[in-house]
Amino acid sequence: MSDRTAPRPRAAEPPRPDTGTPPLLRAEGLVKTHHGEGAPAHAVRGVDLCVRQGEFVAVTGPSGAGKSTLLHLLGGLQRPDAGSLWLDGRRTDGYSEARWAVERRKRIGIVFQFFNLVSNLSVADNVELPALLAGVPPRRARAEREDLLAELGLAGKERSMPGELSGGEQQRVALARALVNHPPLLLADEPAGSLDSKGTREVMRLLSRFHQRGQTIVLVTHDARLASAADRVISFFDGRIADDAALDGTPARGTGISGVLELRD
Ligand SMILES: Nc1ncnc2c1ncn2[C@@H]1O[C@H](COP(=O)(O)OP(=O)(O)OP(=O)(O)O)[C@@H](O)[C@H]1O
Repeated sequence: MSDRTAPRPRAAEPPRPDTGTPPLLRAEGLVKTHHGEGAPAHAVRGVDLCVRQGEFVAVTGPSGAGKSTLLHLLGGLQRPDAGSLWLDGRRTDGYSEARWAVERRKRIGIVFQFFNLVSNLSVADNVELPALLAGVPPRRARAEREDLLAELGLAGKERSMPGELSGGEQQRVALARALVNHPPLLLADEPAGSLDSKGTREVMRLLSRFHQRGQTIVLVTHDARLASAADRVISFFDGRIADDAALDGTPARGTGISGVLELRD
C-alpha cells in the first residue's frame, strides 16, 4: 500500500552524527522482501539506523510502509535478506535462531499489539517465565515480578489469568514480562493498537516513565499521540526512512520536520 501524501523517501540515510553517547543499536543497509501470495512485498528497502543508549525513537508511517517488518528485523524475529545489524557492539545478523532467542531473552524486550501472553499461565508466571528461562534464580525472579507488577499497578492480579484482564491490564503484564530481565532495548510494535484512549494514555505514560529512567525504546506506531512521547521520530515510507527528526529542538535531518511537529499538536 502507499500514501501519496507522505514525504518522498530519500534513497539512503547516513548514520546519525555521533553525539558522544554510544550506539546501542546499529543497522546498515537492511533489506527485507516478503514472498507471499502475489507480488513480492519490498517491505524494507535499505535502512541505515543508529539508536543511542537512552533514546526513545518512534517509527511512524502509513499502513504497509514496512514499520513492523523493520522492528522484527531489529529484534531478530525476521531475518534480513541483506544488511548488517549490531546490538551493543555485537554483530547479530548472522545469529542462529537459538542465539537470537537467548539474545532476546536477555537483551531485548518486545511488546506487541495483541500482547502475546501465554493464555494458560497466570500473570505471575507470564512475567517470571523469561527470567527463569534466562537462568535467574526463582527467588529473584519472583522479587523482580513483584516489583514490576506493583509498579505497573497490577499488584493483586498475580493469580489472574490473562483472559480475566482488560486489554490495558494485559498490555501492562506484557510490559512487565518484556522488562523483567532489564533488557537494554525495548521494542514496541503498536503497543496501544488494540487499546481504548485510556489504555493508550496509560501505555504512553509508562513508556515515558521507563524512558526517563534510561530505557532505550524503539516504538512502531500509527498513533501520533504515542509518537509524541518519543524524543525522536522517524517517518517511514515505502520501506525507507523518509525523515528522521529529534523533537528536542535540534535540527531535523530530513525534509519533513513540519509534518513531525504537526504530529505533536
Ligand atoms: N509475512 C508476510 N508475508 C508477505 N507479505 C508481508 C508479510 N509481512 C508484511 N508483508 C507485507 O510487507 C509490507 C510491509 O508490511 P509491514 O507490516 O511491515 O508494514 P507496516 O508499516 O507495519 O503496516 P501496518 O502499519 O499496517 O502494520 C506490506 O506490503 C505487507 O503486506
